[in-house]
Amino acid sequence: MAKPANLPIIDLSSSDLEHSAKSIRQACMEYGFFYLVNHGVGEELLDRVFSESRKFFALPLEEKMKLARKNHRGYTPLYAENLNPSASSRGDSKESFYIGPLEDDSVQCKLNQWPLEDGAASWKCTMETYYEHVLDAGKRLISLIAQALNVEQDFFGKVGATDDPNGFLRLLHYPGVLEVSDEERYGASAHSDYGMITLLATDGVGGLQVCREKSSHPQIWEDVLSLKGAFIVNIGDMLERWTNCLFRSTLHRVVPTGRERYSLAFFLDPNPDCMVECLKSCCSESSPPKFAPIRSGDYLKERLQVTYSSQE
Ligand SMILES: O=C(O)CCC(=O)C(=O)O
Ligand SMILES: [Fe+2]
Repeated sequence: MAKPANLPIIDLSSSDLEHSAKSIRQACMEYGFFYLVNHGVGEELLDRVFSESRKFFALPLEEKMKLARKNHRGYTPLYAENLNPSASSRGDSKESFYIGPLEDDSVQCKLNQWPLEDGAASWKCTMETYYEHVLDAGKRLISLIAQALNVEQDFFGKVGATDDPNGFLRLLHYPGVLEVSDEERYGASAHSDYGMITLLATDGVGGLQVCREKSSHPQIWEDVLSLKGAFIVNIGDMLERWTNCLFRSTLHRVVPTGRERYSLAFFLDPNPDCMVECLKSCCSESSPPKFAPIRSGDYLKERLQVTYSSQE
């Protein structure tokens, strides 16, 4: 067991916005990870999402493969994804299911894939309800993050990041017993997230670890304990880039604990057409912009291609 990470707790419902913004700034500079409480997503809804997620992953593989990942939506089987391709050619021991922006489900373009068996209507409805709730919490958090960066609260709306954002809900299942006996295999190998922020809910089973200093040798990993009712939030690479590395996109991984584990990751990423350009409030003469402006969609496409290059 690693030492537990002492992550800060941010209260999304606090009326003292100035205090919250200050705490977020500190949390994002020091850890890139924090707990988010009073976020408005009900426990009962979360329980239902976990229960529906379990039902889906319990289906036979051939049923799940009918919804195999297309357009970054649908099912990815065990060992198909490698988040750290430079370190190992082995895939991670997790299976997952991606749900993309719900507007895509309009008559013109139906990109999301949904199960078709009995109970599918309530499954879809539960996932859509959760998607909307977690997106709402994420958008409220983004306004606070803007305040923490000394820009207007609606900055990320104005630059086109959070109007029609690229939000992806990912249901994750880590089996307790590995089919392939291999000590080096991770549930999720070491990675940082690619986008803006991630809001993670877990079923309480441990395994998530963070490494605060990417370049330290040897790397020091700390356990992220679950905090009942709280989301675990982390900063992604695009926000690190936006803030000229003032905010950290922290390396994390999931180690096998011998126990089965379910989690729900919501990746809140900017609209693909949004330009990500180092914020003036994060640059100075002694700290000039480290990155050229980039279209969010182009950046993400490049990163995802590397992760999934062995299959497509
Ligand atoms: O399941 C978890 O706890 C973390 C998942 C994760 O880091 C990811 O999907 O990017
Ligand atoms: Fe991650």
